[in-house]
Amino acid sequence: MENLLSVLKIGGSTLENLQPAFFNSLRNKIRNGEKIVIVHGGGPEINKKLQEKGLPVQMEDGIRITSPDTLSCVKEALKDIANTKLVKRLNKEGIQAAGLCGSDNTLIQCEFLDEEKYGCVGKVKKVNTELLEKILESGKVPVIASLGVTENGDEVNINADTAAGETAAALSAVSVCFVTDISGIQVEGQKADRLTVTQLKQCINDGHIYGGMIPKVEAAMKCLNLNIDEVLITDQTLSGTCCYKEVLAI
Ligand SMILES: Nc1ncnc2c1ncn2[C@@H]1O[C@H](COP(=O)(O)OP(=O)(O)O)[C@@H](O)[C@H]1O
Ligand SMILES: CC(=O)N[C@@H](CCC(=O)OP(=O)(O)O)C(=O)O
Repeated sequence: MENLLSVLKIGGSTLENLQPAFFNSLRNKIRNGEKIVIVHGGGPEINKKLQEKGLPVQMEDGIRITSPDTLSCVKEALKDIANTKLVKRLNKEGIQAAGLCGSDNTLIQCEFLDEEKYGCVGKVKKVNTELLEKILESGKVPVIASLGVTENGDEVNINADTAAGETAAALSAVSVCFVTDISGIQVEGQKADRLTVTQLKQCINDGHIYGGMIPKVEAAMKCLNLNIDEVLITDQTLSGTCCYKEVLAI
């Protein structure tokens, strides 16, 4: 049977503002036999928690520098708040969802990305696809908070775009879609409908793509290199920028 499995990443920028039409699209996809795994972020919620506790917000190319105190805020914001709210909303919208945290049940196994530079931030080594497949088989949508765990049992923070890309790669998804607060990738003030990997690299190099868009595009390029056909960076209309691998003329 054809593997109609998609990974959908929902950014923290968008979680608080999810529209009925978006859930309608999701319901239609599921009705048409598509299996969906959701990975979500929660950057603004984390920043709010840090502010409440008087801790600094430190980002480097879209990756949070994560001290142990910061990690406690990340856990509260992603696991206890964002994941719980999203699962409730999906269920209310008639989509059966199962809330998961990447650091539980060794769902997302990591090593430290660069402990000296980023602190408690994970680089994904393996995703426990068996657990996700069991949940999918039961007809539910797994909804994953982007944390991970190291071999020694240390919890780590993972950028949610990276976690989504790695999850899509591990599940051999046919498509991955990054849902964010902007209509697509902007180049010189205009939304690009389609961009090749070469153009994406160029846009990062010349500064057209910066901040939180960098991990999305890097995850997108990794997925394309692993032959995931469809990578979309979009707002809730799901009609944003399609990223693709140029086909070499023979
Ligand atoms: N070229 C670009 N096109 C569109 N957005 C960009 C670009 N470069 C940087 N960005 C920024 O990336 C943001 C989306 O990333 P982020 O705030 O991390 O969202 P999310 O929480 O959805 O992951 C946009 O709102 C925009 O400010
Ligand atoms: C290591 C790292 O950067 N982790 C991210 C996890 C949340 C996230 O990615 O949220 P968005 O999708 O809203 O950006 C962070 O701490 O912000």
